[in-house]
Amino acid sequence: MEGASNLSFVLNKPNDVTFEERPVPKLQSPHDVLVAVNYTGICGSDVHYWVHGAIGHFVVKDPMVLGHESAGTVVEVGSDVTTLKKGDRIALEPGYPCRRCGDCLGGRYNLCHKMVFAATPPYDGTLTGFWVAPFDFCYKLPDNVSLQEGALIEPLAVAVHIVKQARVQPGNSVVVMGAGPVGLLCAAVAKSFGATKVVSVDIVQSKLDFAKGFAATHTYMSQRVPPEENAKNLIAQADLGAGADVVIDASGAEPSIQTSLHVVRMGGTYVQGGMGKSDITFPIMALCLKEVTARGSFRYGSGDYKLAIELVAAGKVDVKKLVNGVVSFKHAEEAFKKVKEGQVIKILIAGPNEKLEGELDTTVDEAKAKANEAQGSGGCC
Ligand SMILES: NC(=O)c1ccc[n+]([C@@H]2O[C@H](COP(=O)([O-])OP(=O)(O)OC[C@H]3O[C@@H](n4cnc5c(N)ncnc54)[C@H](O)[C@@H]3O)[C@@H](O)[C@H]2O)c1
Ligand SMILES: OC[C@H](O)C(O)[C@@H](O)CO
Repeated sequence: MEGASNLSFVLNKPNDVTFEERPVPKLQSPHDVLVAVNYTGICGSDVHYWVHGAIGHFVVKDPMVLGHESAGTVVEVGSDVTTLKKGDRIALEPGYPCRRCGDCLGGRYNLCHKMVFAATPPYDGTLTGFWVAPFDFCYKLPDNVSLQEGALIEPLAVAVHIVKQARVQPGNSVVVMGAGPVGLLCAAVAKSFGATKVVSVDIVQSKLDFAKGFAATHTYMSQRVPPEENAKNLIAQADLGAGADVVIDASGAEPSIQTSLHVVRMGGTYVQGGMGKSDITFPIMALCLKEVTARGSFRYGSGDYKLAIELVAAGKVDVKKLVNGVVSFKHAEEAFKKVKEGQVIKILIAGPNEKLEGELDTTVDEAKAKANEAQGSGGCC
């Protein structure tokens, strides 16, 4: 890797980021591959660490490289790697479980208590030049899936896991609270699972306009009224009869969670995908009297990345529509600011060795202008 940059985007403490040239990492095992990172998306959790320095009990105590939504190109393979070769384009799954505990062996490796997850302190993330990963957490992209789409596989895998937790069946009605990237992708995955009615709910009209052109069959602007009244209005507006078969929260907002339990039908399913306040007032009586099945959903597990890639390759989920622009590595902080201000759905940051050309070499302000343009034609939020 002589001459290649391993420039990394480092969070030192809240609101203090720097670029740092770090040594190119070395393979740790014969099963590892070295990946040149091509594109990385910004997740709400990256922005949260940048602004607050912590999410729950994960606290940034030492400088940490941000980023975990990445795709890259294999540049070196360990001696026991048989399924990947130099030059392969891959989506990077960014969390590595121990593979030995009860949860790993039971098929729920996302719950492994020894998980090493990129950009979750104390572990560095993927906004860097090169990344070492076990080969079985690198997913080769089909020829018809681009590296930029590859960077969207991570949030899509989050949505796949949420929709699997919801056990969405053909013909179901599904309400998705929140039309940020995760909610939009949940709506698209639910539709691909056969849901015939998919209602996107948000408090921002432009997000609902985008949702309607993306996957939602119906949208609803959540109201500042008591949750039961909000639910009644939602059910009426989306013609949900006795309520929705499935309600997914992808907002983390307390009023949305409260409304959800009044929107779900008797015997229906509720999934908590959003992460907001740790403790809220929860309509426990509705849960009990309706015999609602409630499940949590955390990251992704067995088969989720594979299915996410298949959905993109098959044209079932058009993740490209979520991308407002691509910026070069030097614009990373600017890109974070725009995500924080809610001006974009997804912005991709090119790796430090990536040569952007022509229209792809978009600065954040250009990306924003494109987003506004698209908004006029219903193409963006
Ligand atoms: N479970 C997981 O493993 C996992 C993984 C990634 C992200 N998340 C969480 O999923 C949620 C969505 O992620 P995102 O990246 O799309 O975030 P986001 O902030 O872009 O989207 C949240 C959306 O919810 C909307 N919203 C706020 N209050 C609302 C209300 N009362 N009713 C309806 N909508 C409301 C916002 O306007 C926004 O569009 C976040 O809470 C995030 O932390 C969970
Ligand atoms: O997509 C993965 C999520 O962003 C992470 O789990 C984060 O929210 C907590 O570390």
